[in-house]
Amino acid sequence: MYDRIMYRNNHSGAVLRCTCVKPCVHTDNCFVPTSEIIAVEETELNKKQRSIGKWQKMAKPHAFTVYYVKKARNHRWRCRDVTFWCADEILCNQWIQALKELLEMQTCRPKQLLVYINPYGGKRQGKRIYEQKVAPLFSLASISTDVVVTEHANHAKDNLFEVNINKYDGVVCVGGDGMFSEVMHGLIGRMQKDSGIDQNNPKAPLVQCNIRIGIIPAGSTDCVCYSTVGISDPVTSALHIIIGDCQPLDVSSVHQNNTFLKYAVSLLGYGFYGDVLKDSEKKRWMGPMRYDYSGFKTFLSHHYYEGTISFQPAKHTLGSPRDKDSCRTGCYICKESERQLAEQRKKCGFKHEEDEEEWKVIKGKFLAINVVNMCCACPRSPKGLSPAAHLADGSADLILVRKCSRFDFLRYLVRHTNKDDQFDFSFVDVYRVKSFQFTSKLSEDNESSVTDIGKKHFGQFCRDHPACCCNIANSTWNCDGETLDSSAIEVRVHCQLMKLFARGIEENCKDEAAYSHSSVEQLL
Ligand SMILES: Nc1ncnc2c1ncn2[C@@H]1O[C@H](COP(=O)(O)OP(=O)(O)OP(=O)(O)O)[C@@H](O)[C@H]1O
Ligand SMILES: CCCCCCCCCCCCC/C=C/[C@@H](O)[C@H](CO)NC(C)=O
Ligand SMILES: [Ca+2]
Repeated sequence: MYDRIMYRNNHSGAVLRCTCVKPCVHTDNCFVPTSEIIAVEETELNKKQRSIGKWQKMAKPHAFTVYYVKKARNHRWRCRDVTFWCADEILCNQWIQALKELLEMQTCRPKQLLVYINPYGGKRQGKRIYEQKVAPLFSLASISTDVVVTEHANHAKDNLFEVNINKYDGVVCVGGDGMFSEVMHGLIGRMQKDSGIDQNNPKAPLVQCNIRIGIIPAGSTDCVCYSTVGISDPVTSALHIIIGDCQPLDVSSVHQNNTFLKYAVSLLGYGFYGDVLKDSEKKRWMGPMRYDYSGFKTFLSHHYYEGTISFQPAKHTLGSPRDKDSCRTGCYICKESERQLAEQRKKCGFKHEEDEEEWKVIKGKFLAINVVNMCCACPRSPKGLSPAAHLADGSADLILVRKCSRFDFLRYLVRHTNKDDQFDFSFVDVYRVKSFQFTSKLSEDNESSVTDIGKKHFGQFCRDHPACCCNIANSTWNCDGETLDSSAIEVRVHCQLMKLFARGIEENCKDEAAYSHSSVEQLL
């Protein structure tokens, strides 16, 4: 170590630099931004360590170990360590002290977390994943935790209304999209309750939730984690939490007749994805495979649904769903929406601004109606259902898949999994929207002629087309992986209503990985 370790400030913050003449633990030359140091610890040297190499010559060598984030391929992060040796105890302690002070200055890092583990999500590995992969990292980073292993559905949500929430710097959920949704409902609901906001009012300006949520993926799809981190990997997510990343997120509220139903951050899907979810819920015992089984079954059934869609286009946002560029870390489109949001708050505070913007109306027969607040990427669909959707631009992409042949629908589905344009079909339309309403034909008919006795039994079969695939029953909404049985809903996107311990998907991950494998230098 001696003179070979130094830190300096550059444009990307303070940097720890080790330039050992002989290779230190991993590299010849490495730079670690302090924002990516996980912990610094004094190292107890054992006899064996003392008797190797040049340290033999030292009467009593001293050492400290720096644990840092190592970025690998495909957005995967790992914790690595490097040990610095020194003959001078005072110098060694000064280094430890200086580095610890630098870490203290990282005020965005959480110190106290509330953790909810769903032991039944995905392959039922939540508890093991947390205990073996995540808890040791939290403890290394000196993060204190209160851990709740849930005993039933809604345990986490209900608990969040009771706990002393101000005690925590963040809430972590270990599970899948459903578990995340539960924690999000708890936090947003608690925030509105504490601020006296009535969630049942669809026009109420909701209060932003500043307590960040961290997602440790242990579910079946893990779409929210994948779309905000770029990978579904518990260690990577734990490291994003430790270093205190922050990613704002749009949230849609779903209402029916002035009654609050749900919030959604990823997919709100009617028709195909609703039917897949409804069927898959009966097959939970199959684990993540249930989606493949139910997906195939639903594909074969080829049901379409009639209804009326109305929406307000999102004119405020700079992007379009057909853009070639995707939302990435530091996205300028999301930043612009953040700026507009701040300006609007300055102008009208938290009061609701009357929105006179036009509504567009579309009636038709649809195989799928998908409203996505984010790209909805997941391991099954690496680009997601709307690759150019933004995490925090205050809009959602409305994707309408009209009635088409089975073969065409299969072509559309296959494009979820490859690089081809999913919207380049005559039967698929996509709009960027800020609010949206849907009423199924069946509920329109029921409402317009509730007294028509003949129609009361209309739900039994389709008289006009006995052999067709038109489903005269309603579909179900798939709301972030939770079923929602409502045939008439209104949806509003709330720009950046909540925050995650994430940073969005990083650009040029491959280049970075290639660079980090360079023998000349490692950027960590
Ligand atoms: N202890 C529990 N027992 C039963 N259900 C629970 C428990 N804890 C949470 N849940 C519920 O389990 C549901 C599904 O959990 P989770 O999202 O973690 O897994 P998944 O459905 O397999 O994954 P994904 O949502 O990614 O497809 C959630 O809606 C949550 O409310
Ligand atoms: C024959 C080819 C079929 C390809 C099918 C691709 C399937 C891609 C699945 C993408 C789903 C992404 C949306 C995420 C939704 C989640 O909210 C939800 C709960 O985890 N998951 C599902 C599957 O509904
Ligand atoms: Ca969005």
